Amino acid sequence: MSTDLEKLSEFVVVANRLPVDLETDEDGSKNWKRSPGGLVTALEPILRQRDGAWVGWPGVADEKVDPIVVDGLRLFPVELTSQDLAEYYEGFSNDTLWPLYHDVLVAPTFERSWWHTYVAVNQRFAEETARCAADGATVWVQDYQLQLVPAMLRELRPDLTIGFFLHIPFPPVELFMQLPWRKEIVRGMLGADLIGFHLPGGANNFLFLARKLLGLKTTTAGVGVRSALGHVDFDSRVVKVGAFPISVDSAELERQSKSDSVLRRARELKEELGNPEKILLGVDRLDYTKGIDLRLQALKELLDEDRLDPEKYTMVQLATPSRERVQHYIDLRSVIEEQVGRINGDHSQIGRPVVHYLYQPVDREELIALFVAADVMLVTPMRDGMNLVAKEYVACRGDLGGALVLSEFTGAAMELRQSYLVNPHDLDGVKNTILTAVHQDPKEGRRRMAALHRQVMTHDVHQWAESFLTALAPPGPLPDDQFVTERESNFARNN
Ligand SMILES: Nc1ncnc2c1ncn2[C@@H]1O[C@H](COP(=O)(O)OP(=O)(O)O)[C@@H](O)[C@H]1O
Ligand SMILES: O=P(O)(O)OC[C@H]1O[C@H](O[C@H]2O[C@H](CO)[C@@H](O)[C@H](O)[C@H]2O)[C@H](O)[C@@H](O)[C@@H]1O
Repeated sequence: MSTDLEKLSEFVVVANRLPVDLETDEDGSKNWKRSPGGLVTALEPILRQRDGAWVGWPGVADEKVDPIVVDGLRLFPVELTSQDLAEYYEGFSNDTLWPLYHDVLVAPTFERSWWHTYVAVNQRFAEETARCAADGATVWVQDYQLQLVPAMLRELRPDLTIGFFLHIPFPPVELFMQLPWRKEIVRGMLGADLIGFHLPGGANNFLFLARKLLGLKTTTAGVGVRSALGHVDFDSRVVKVGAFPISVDSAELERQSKSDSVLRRARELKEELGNPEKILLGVDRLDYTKGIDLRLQALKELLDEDRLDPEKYTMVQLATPSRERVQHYIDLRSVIEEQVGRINGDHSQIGRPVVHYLYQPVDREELIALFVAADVMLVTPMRDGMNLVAKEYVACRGDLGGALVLSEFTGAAMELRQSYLVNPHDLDGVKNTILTAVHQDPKEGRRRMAALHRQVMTHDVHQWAESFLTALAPPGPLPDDQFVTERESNFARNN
């Protein structure tokens, strides 16, 4: 181990995935490649800034990887066996918690053996973190895959300051109560000193649950955005609860979007697409929460009804492969590919498909060029914790061009109020809004984009991390009378 890796870390990020995945190329050589998803996009610049360590899974099963420095980042890999992958990651994380927390868009599976593996893997993450954190270090645990880690880590290392952030929605109590292991999960999260959510709604759901499910005393005043924290009295400690909407590295994205190479590539892309009057763009992990099928259905109907001219408009849909062995994802891929095939079969001409569909990640510069080239960005999830794609698009549109169609059911919709907001359950509404965005008056478009751009430039990922970590810093004690039990809270409401 290099001396850099022997040094204990003052700041540790713990997430299911490392920011890079270990991949084996065709010639057998091993390479680290950027891993998918918004969590990694957001946290990588934060870790660089703070010279911290990252504990996570290297993206392949049954591979023991020693601690390593990759591209300047100190990484501490946690091994997952094939069985862990099937039961902890694909099973409990992505076939139980993911659908349960995303409004039960598909039915969650409650499988006892998956739960046991989830517990065991969380323990392994806690142990690896306990090994690499310096005395009194700050540890920031991420997301639904690791909800038990805060309590496990506190048990191993009471000297640490522990933050926990949930990147997906925290569901209303009626849904959460379905979970057979609901008390264990809430107690696991309460091992943290600060529990963060994207939105006040998630934080308030959690406080309500702490009172109702565990009978704990909590504050009852509504949690604000980056302000007015809630508090839970737990195990002789005060656990803080807050809302911190995540964002992107806005200045860096804007800088790249204005570079000569990106501007040149954006022009080339337009030409390669046959110089359509307007380009519509979708960029997502292939996930049933993202509403990719919904937007394709909207496009199909608009074309079938002659409300969109296929000679003038082209859509590009990028879909990053995700959770490819989970059945709902396998099914969704077939649905989407059939939709693309049908639209192109019915409406394209030779050499000019209406929908250009790529089932693969593209590199960062190509993605930014696509954002710059796209006239209408379609972000239509049925439910999404935040959705960084929407914010990336806006950050790249310092030219004030383009239009953002955004689902009300994303976390981003709370801040990006000047976008063309849609209810993804209302297909006619989505179709009409797409047409409005396609035909927007350029002056109105610039007005909207200026407001959106200002919002994203002034609320970036650095501010997100800063506000969370400032709130995590040790507090003074709270006066006792601010805490109430669920019984006292009901009594106060009814009198
Ligand atoms: N096909 C793709 N190629 C490259 N990057 C992608 C692709 N699809 C998504 N991304 C990136 O992955 C991240 C997705 O984050 P987000 O929208 O928050 O959703 P999630 O984390 O649920 O996937 C963004 O940074 C986005 O740019
Ligand atoms: O690791 P995967 O299973 O491949 O999934 C990728 C990530 O998806 C989820 O992202 C969430 O975090 C984003 C940033 O906060 C947020 O914008 C988005 O709405 C969420 O869906 C997941 O929560 C991450 O843990 C995964 O790494």
